[in-house]
Amino acid sequence: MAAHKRILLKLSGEALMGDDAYGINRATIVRIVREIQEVTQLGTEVAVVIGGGNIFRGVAGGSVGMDRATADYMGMLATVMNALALADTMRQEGMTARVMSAIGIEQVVEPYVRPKALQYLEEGKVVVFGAGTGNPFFTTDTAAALRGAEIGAEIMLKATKVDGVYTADPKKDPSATRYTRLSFDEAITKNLQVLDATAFALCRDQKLPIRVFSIFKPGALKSVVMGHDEGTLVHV
Ligand SMILES: Nc1ncnc2c1ncn2[C@@H]1O[C@H](COP(=O)(O)OP(=O)(O)OP(=O)(O)O)[C@@H](O)[C@H]1O
Ligand SMILES: O=c1ccn([C@@H]2O[C@H](COP(=O)(O)O)[C@@H](O)[C@H]2O)c(=O)[nH]1
Repeated sequence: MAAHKRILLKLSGEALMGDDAYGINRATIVRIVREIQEVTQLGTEVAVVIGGGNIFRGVAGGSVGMDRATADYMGMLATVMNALALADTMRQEGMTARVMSAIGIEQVVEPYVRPKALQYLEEGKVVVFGAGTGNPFFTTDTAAALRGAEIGAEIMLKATKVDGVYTADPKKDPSATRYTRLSFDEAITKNLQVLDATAFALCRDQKLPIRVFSIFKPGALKSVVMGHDEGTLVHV
């Protein structure tokens, strides 16, 4: 029995690489899609915001002298590529998905229109939001907070490369310890960078809880949707 009627799933772009150095690993994306399918079979409505770190990050372009806004638009286009790959894999697995883009590229995907997204969700279709917020200088974590609030998701699930929120980045500090739960204020004050501060602040203001968990742990997504105490809960 699912604990949540509607969720916003933020999927790490980098997680799609699997063991590859770049891009989309076929076996990995199929595994992730099957996990999402299991959740839809519980009756939960699923919207996805996909990152782009497996292809391009604006900050990388900025660091080699590119105009940052231009680099960010490239990053947003990278997320559209991931969204298309995800929706196509869903189609191959027998699911119905719709991609909506925050930037206008109508020959490729339909634009984000909130009532249409709500209609798709009510029809049981998975909605994949591409192009982040549509604005440079933001991230797909903030897009996930924004879309999650807009569609009335009960929770934002951040499926990422680590299994929760730690006292410091566990990839840099092996002595860091994992929180089971913590408040938004604590996450912001301690500058915990598992999500950016804008995303934390928006979720706090909209009272949208976030659960951070590992996308690499098989069955973790279903466990979270069933209300089990997986990863870290960030709450008001
Ligand atoms: N306090 C912390 N607790 C947990 N992870 C942290 C913390 N501080 C930094 N991190 C890092 O944040 C990363 C997750 O965020 P990141 O924005 O890099 O990825 P993502 O949004 O999941 O993916 P992508 O940007 O590829 O779509 C983790 O891999 C982890 O190394
Ligand atoms: O609202 C947004 C969302 C994303 N970007 C750019 O895209 C890349 C990839 O997104 P990640 O969140 O890092 O996975 C990001 O680095 C930005 O360059 C954006 O500009 N606006």
